[in-house]
Amino acid sequence: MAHTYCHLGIDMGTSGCRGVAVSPDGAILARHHVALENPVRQGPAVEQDPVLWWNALQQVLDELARRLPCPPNTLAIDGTSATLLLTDTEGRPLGPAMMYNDARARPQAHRIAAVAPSDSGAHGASSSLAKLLWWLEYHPDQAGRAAHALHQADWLAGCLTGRFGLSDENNCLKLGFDPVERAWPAWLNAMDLPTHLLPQVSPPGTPLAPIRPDLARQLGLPRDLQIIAGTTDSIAAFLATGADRPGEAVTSLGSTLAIKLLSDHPIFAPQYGIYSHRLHDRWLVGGASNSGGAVLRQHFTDKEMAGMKPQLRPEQPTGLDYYPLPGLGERFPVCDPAMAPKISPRPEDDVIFFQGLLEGIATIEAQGYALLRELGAPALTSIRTVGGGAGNPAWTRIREARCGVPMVAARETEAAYGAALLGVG
Ligand SMILES: Nc1ncnc2c1ncn2[C@@H]1O[C@H](COP(=O)(O)OP(=O)(O)O)[C@@H](O)[C@H]1O
Ligand SMILES: O=C(CO)[C@H](O)[C@H](O)COP(=O)(O)O
Repeated sequence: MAHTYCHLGIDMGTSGCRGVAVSPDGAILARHHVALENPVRQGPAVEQDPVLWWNALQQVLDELARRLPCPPNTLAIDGTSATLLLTDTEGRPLGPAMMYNDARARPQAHRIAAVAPSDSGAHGASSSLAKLLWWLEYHPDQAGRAAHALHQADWLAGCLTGRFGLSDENNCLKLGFDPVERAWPAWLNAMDLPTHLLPQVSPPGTPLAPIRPDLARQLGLPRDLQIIAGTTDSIAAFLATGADRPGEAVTSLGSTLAIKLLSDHPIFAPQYGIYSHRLHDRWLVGGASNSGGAVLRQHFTDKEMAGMKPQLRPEQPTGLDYYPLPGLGERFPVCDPAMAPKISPRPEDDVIFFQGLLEGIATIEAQGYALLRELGAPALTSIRTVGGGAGNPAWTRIREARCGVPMVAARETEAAYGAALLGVG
């Protein structure tokens, strides 16, 4: 069927930038992917040059524009949650971005814990608020030039519109935004924070501004293309799956393991790394573990994993009681920045070791859902899965046995698709 317009969604992920064009009835019209260099890790610091994101985004848009059968009228971006950068008034970065898993801000997390109420999403060393406080403390010479504290998705939307300092309710949760009151809370004043750095916040999908005319020309996009408020990566992935009833959940099995359960009320329990994102008038309750595919890649290549998949024996548990983590520190369902991985003893057989790791990650997922239920979340009815781990059927069976609910096929699994749906309304 011919369409008169479409919607663009961009997912700026950990390992690449994906773009999707979607028709008003949800059909995928075009997609493109550009890989990103890995972030630079030095001890607890994990940084990336935001110019890499901007270049990748332009490449994706340039390619999509060539392939579109009809003009796009909205564009939404999702980005990794709690990846933060500081810019000047013109949106120029004041250094590299601090990535979602940068772990330098532990002392700042203690300062937040002393002031923030337990229902804030800003708890923990990985929150964007902890990173902002860390940055201000370690860059006193630059603090005077800082005009905006922005997440990955906020900054990229600003590059497209030329208007910086705008964000959405989901990205700002971990910067301290109160999604219940829909306002920056008064307790932030006690954090000795220049509050002018905080973005102006809108619900995901709100029109922000049209694309810059020069960029529209350069990229072959319409001048009236509206850039709309985006969201975080795992919320965009949730939207993509089609889950839409309380009790339905989505597990993201990418580099990390994130779980989200649709609920009619929010739950916050920072002692377990549990928080809730507002999505219109409902809530996505859950948390993000540091466990996930990144640990698997420390031991095996994707090719090796693909080769071992048929040899996995989900019905014969290994008995290995692992807690796989890529390094020190866990966020959810145990919130302990010093927690050590447990992946020994390592059996001689690689397939058994691989299965032990998959079982360990599945146990973390099951513990996460059980904890949500204990804290008053709706009973879990089904799980949809997104991310690289979704393509391993033996792992799906292991997870189904541990979580005790059916694993349901997702409508789509790409976060970029979910971001595009924000424009469909
Ligand atoms: N056969 C497999 N079984 C389980 N996990 C896999 C397999 N192949 C790849 N993965 C995992 O998928 C992850 C990549 O998924 P992806 O959704 O692209 O991650 P992200 O966008 O978060 O970087 C890798 O960390 C890898 O360990
Ligand atoms: O490890 C991640 C990188 O972004 C997770 O996807 C993220 O922490 C989940 O966050 P949110 O619930 O805010 O989307």
